[in-house]
Amino acid sequence: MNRKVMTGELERLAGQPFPLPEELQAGFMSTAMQKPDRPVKLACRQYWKLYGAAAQRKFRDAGELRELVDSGRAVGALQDVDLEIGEGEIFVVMGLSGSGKSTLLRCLARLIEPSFGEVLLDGRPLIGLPAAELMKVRRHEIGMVFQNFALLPHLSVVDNIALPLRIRHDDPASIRENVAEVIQLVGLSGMEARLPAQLSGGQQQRVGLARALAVKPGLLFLDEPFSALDPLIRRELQDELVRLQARLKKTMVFVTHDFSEAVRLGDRIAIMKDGRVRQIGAPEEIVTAPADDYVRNFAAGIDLTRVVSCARIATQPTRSEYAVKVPADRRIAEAAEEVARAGGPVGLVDSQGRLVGELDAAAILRLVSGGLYGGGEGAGR
Ligand SMILES: Nc1ncnc2c1ncn2[C@@H]1O[C@H](COP(=O)(O)OP(=O)(O)OP(=O)(O)O)[C@@H](O)[C@H]1O
Repeated sequence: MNRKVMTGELERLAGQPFPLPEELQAGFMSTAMQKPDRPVKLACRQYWKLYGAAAQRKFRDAGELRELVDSGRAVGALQDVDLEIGEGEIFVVMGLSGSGKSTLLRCLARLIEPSFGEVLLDGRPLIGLPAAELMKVRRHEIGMVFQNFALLPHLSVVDNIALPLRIRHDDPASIRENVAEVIQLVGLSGMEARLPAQLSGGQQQRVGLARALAVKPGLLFLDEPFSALDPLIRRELQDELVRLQARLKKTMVFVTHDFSEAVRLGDRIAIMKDGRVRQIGAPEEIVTAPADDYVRNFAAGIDLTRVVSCARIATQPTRSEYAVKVPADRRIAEAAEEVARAGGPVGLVDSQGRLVGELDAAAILRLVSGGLYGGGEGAGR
């Protein structure tokens, strides 16, 4: 969708023309495949993974793979995926079971061979890299966190975390220092000598996270890391990850089938179905401008006020001065009380303090009651 269409949608929502300033519009730029707003850390192009006997060969072009999938002779676990993941972003891959999330993560991490296509880490192609080189990349530049924690049961917390560092022959002093640092970072101090069986699920996953971070990777792959945990602990670890990320600014590829988790964590989210990426966008973009009904269905069940910004449901200013002003990019949930207390419309201001719109309690109520897709048929689908 281009900017013109997007502005059209705002008009429909607000009931009147509302030309947002450039920098605010940029946040809403809706393309089905939004690009990162920063340098690219990891990218894949024309990425395919087929399963089945007929797929066990080299392919010359993508047409051959398409033909195998279309004729039902192979399962298209990944089909023609193009992605660019930005430096320091949490990039969430989300979709229902069987949509290809794990296959994508495993192909990107080079744990399994894709059938076709290329993957670039810091601009360097990883396909065709000699095995020893690839091993080096995996040991020094990539960290992995798995759903089942993948801890060795007979090793203590310290030894589990130190394992990848020992495998790559780091010197003992730096291992000690490194392990102590990550143990403190993930809040496991005092538990150094425990075995995995003496830890709760949440604590075990903290060990998994610490082990991945100890490698000091530029890139972290997390495959449903919190899915085995109960909801409260899961929430706690989500918050922990956000806290860690604010400090560490790693590039993370995070797989989940839980849309609310995707929205909470993702700088951008890729929504997958049948091995294909249906949409890539920031959480606000995904919920306010879903590319299709499959994506829209995910957005239907979440609390929009925590995702949608004030600017998104604003109308044009009707006066030049407002007693109460609110940053236009603030989430509705964070601004709602102030708007309610104002007793009338509040002014929305951009980062320069310029007036860019108006918001009142009625607009918030409309969002909460009718969702973004209007009332009546199809609402909240
Ligand atoms: N080793 C395999 N052999 C054959 N087919 C496979 C294999 N691994 C995955 N598939 C198929 O590839 C498709 C994508 O699977 P994948 O595990 O990537 O999905 P997913 O989105 O991660 O699912 P889940 O959330 O259930 O883990 C599915 O149709 C699956 O059945």
